[in-house]
Amino acid sequence: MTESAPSGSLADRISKPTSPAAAAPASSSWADEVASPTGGAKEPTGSIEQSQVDGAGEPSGGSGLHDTQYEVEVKLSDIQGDESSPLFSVNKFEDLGINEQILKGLYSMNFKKPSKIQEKALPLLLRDPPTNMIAQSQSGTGKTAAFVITILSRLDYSKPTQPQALCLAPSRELARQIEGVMRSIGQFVDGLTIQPAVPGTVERNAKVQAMVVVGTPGTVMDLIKRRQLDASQMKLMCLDEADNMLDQQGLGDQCLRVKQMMPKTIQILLFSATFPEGVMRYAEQFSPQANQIKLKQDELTVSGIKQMFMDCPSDESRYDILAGLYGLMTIGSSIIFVKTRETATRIATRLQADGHKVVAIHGAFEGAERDTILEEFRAGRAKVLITTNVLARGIDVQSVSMVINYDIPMKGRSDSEADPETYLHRIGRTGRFGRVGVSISFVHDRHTFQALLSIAQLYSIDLVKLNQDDWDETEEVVKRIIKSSRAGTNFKTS
Ligand SMILES: Nc1ncnc2c1ncn2[C@@H]1O[C@H](COP(=O)(O)OP(=O)(O)OP(=O)(O)O)[C@@H](O)[C@H]1O
Repeated sequence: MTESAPSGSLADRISKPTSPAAAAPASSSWADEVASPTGGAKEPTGSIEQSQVDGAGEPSGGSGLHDTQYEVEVKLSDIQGDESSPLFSVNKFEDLGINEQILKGLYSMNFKKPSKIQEKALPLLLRDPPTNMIAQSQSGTGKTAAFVITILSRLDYSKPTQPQALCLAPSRELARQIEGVMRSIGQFVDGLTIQPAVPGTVERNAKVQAMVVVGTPGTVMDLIKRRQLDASQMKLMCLDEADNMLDQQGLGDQCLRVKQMMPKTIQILLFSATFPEGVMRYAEQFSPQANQIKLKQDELTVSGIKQMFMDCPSDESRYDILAGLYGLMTIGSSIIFVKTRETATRIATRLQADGHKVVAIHGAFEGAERDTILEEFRAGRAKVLITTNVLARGIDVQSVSMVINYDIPMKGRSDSEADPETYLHRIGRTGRFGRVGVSISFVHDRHTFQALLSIAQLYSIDLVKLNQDDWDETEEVVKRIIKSSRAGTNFKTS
């Protein structure tokens, strides 16, 4: 990207708030400078915190299962009736060949109709002989239920202690969430046994004696190696967030080793909202002759998420702007993403000292502590969560109405380029299954601004510019969107 964007390109894609009152005033800002041909060429301040970056490894210790969530109800009949929506389907769950007991579970969760990915994938997934699948669908569109229904449909219920299906996820929180979804969808399935396999859940020397194992790759690999988990009769292996699982150095290697310990005939399912090209090639080797459901690059974002960016005058100003947004963040629930554990702790401590109620989760916390904090957040007792990439993927908390990228997601330790996949997954923590949400990405120098522009360009996103010089109007715009997202919703606490 050049410093001066040609007209008709990205600079144009970035739109001002729709309300005339909310239009950002002309000010000397990074966005203005980069977008304007006469813009200055200041060096970015480049505050790169290199240590303790989360999102790659496996957390350790503890256990816990979420069971409550403060929910937002939406009129799904309206949303699922829109043909262009990823939630639209022509079929009913009954038409997809799903067993009665599973259907009962789906209906008790208030799933009335399948989403597009469920409707498209399930007939292929349930067909005999079993065929591999690589499936892509936007964040929050119901991929979990698609593979959970498949797993529940393929089990031999006369062997309750024999591991038959394995589901792997990149974080303990996501693995435990999937386990929870499986227990809910499978609540009427007689004899179903599920065991989590994340650090702290399986005692040393104890055997895993359940039909379905849901875990993180390192723990599962260790359990198989130590012969605590018998993989000899596994029929199905599913990787959620598959691009992340196959791409990352550590996890990719672990997933491959786990696969090599499975029977050759195993059905392999790979699910994610993103499959960058390089990873897709590897995915095709990992899951050979797979049926594929793919999205085009410009179909990846969910229209319900209003994406904005805040033009911060300096690195240091970001904190004050964040603190200023606090009132908006507590209208629903919010997640603030930062790059490092240190930043998460520092901001949390500062916000708390300033009288704000926030919680933080990152890889330095013990597993059990992480479970407890996430549970506080799910239940709505804590409204603002500060975290790293460790929770960027998969976490489903329907009440999240705002996501803040305090740090723009960047690739690698050198922060040299934007990480568009992580951006999509992070903002996808809001706008779940037809709900509306807001994302605000903070830019504070040329480097971060250009990184965000490259993401906007890649996914054809119309980013709305917010300006801290016009604070009242900014608040007005964001509030209006969050409020309108709540207009058709009904918050309830369970
Ligand atoms: N058919 C359905 N009807 C109503 N709600 C559904 C249906 N399928 C899934 N949901 C709900 O939609 C939400 C998002 O589903 P899920 O977590 O599976 O999304 P996902 O596609 O895996 O997203 P991500 O890519 O972020 O992991 C969940 O709260 C789930 O309960």
